[in-house]
Amino acid sequence: MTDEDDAIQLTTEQEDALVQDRNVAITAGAGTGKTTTLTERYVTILEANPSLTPENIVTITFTRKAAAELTERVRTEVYDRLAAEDSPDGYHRWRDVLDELEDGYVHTIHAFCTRLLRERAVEAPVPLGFDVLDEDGAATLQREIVTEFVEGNQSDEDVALLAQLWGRSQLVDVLTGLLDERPQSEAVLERWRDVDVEEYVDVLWETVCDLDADDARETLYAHGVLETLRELADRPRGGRRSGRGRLASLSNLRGHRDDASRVSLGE
Ligand SMILES: Nc1ncnc2c1ncn2[C@@H]1O[C@H](COP(=O)(O)OP(=O)(O)OP(=O)(O)O)[C@@H](O)[C@H]1O
Repeated sequence: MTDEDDAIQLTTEQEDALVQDRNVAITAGAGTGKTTTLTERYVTILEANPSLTPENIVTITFTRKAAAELTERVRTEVYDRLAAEDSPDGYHRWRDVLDELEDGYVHTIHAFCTRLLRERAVEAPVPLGFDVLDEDGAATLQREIVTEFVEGNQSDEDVALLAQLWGRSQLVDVLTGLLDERPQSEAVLERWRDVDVEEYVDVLWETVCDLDADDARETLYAHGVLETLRELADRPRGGRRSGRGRLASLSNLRGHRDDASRVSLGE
């Protein structure tokens, strides 16, 4: 079998993705040829632009494994071109590409940013000996920061209220979780910031509350839970109500919650 027999015949869609004059997004299932297409696109760019080298092409992947795989596939393609090349100029061109491939910018986003900051160490606004946090290190640091915040703000009314409600350690867990999922947390905050209690409760009925809706509604209206919620929500913006008062309201709510669960159990 010859190399030519081995060569992959790209599909029409893959060929379309090699177009050079615009950006292309390829969306396809696992194992359907995305890396193959990206490899071809990479080599086609080099082929069409003799002045470019691998250091002029930035390729970002999600994982280090994907970056290594792509570099290897490009290397194989370049070897094939080198082997098929008759002209000395062409041979030197692909030889140079091969030599520079190791210095190419095929990286994960973390590795790319790290390299950029190191290569621009003088201009970069980071200490020279900086390091990149791995996931575990980042999680530990986030928790430390949240713990420090909670401890440093124990006298804040909101912090005191939540710590009393959940316990300090669970509050740290919750805040760390929110910080970790920041875009979603901010979206939730945005969604609920100015919503009144009735709307919030309605959504709970529909999406969260597992209780029998009629029983729960009866509990809500009969036992003054709504009033308590309203009271909590209506705290004045400037002169805030004392933490103790709000805690008292929440304790009321807890009592009502117990009533509600009794209702749902038919007691
Ligand atoms: N047009 C084609 N004809 C024949 N085989 C192909 C073609 N395109 C890709 N392949 C082969 O299909 C297999 C999967 O291709 P590739 O690794 O590029 O897929 P992928 O979409 O990147 O996969 P993954 O989602 O796992 O990253 C490889 O063995 C590749 O050689």
